[in-house]
Amino acid sequence: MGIVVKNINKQFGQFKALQNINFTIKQGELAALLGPSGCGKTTLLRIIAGLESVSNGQIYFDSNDVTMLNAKQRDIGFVFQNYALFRHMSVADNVAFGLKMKPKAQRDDTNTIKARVKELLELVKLDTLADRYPDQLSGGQRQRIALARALATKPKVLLLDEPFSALDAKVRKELRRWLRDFHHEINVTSIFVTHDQEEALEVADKIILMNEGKIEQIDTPEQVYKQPKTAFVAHFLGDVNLIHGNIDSNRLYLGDFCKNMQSQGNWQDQAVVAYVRPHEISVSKLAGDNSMGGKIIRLHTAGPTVFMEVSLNNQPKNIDVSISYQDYQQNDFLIGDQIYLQPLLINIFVQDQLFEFMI
Ligand SMILES: Nc1ncnc2c1ncn2[C@@H]1O[C@H](COP(=O)(O)OP(=O)(O)OP(=O)(O)O)[C@@H](O)[C@H]1O
Repeated sequence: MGIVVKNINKQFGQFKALQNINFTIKQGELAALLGPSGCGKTTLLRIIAGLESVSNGQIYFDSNDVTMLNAKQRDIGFVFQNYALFRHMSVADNVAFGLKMKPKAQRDDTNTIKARVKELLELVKLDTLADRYPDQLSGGQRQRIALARALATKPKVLLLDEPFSALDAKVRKELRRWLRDFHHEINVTSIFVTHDQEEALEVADKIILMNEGKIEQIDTPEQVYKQPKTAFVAHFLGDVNLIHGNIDSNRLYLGDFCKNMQSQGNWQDQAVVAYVRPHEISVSKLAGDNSMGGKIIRLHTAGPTVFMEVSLNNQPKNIDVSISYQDYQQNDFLIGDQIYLQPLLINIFVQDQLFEFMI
């Protein structure tokens, strides 16, 4: 089932929570609605679910306009952050709940329901826990059962609202990998809401990045990360340094670093801010022809990566640089060392248009 969201607007009184939202999700795709708190993700998910009305616009499931249908009529499975399982029911009874609540005429017989529950518990790899109660499960197990329960009635669309946010970091990581594989197996068109960029980048086929009720960018995880369309996206997706510089006669200057930009068109002389990710900077103790001088202010290792805080000459703020542990050992970097940096990939936004430079 494909989903089309067409010109959706939502107002709460005078407040515009969603403005002109348009996108398409293909059958079997796993899309992430990503954005900071309050940007409208949950409101949009609830509108797609039929739990919230629109001010104007339409929602289509395939070619059917479902805008006026309620949640029940839309045939959707939900998993919420706190979608508490029924505590007094066993795992198997929780999963069977939706099947048993169907009107009598549509309800399967007891044996068919039992078989479906078994199949679902095998699917989420928790078939050995069928007789346990929710209080006897870990948080991660509970969310997998919630997913099995959501899928019991074979919904055409699966909606997940911050499904892992109540779990600790390690379990979250495991579960999101699991969800990715699991989704490939079940192939149900799914949308999940998250404010965690790492989660969206790792799990989704498509990212819909929102800010203040509007869409900033819709692309694959790789594209939104490597080719952010706006300064907001560059900021929001992972750590990024802002390096102040200027353009002068078609040359970009970032301190001592200089890059001819004639091939990118004619530039007006102007002050610019370059966006450079910490791992897209090479570091040396030797001055290059075209490198920015600086000093190591702080150093710390985290497994295979070493993080440096560097005070760059003539820059108002320190920048972050990350290098491999091997690089760090070979160069024997120490706090206080004079170093020379060269950016490897620079993004500049001029009136919110991206210009990308690989060095
Ligand atoms: N029923 C309501 N009445 C008035 N304003 C609302 C209502 N529901 C949501 N809002 C406002 O709409 C905006 C979007 O809320 P929403 O819950 O969709 O954001 P979100 O991106 O999901 O945020 P979070 O990540 O914090 O859950 C917020 O400013 C919120 O205060």
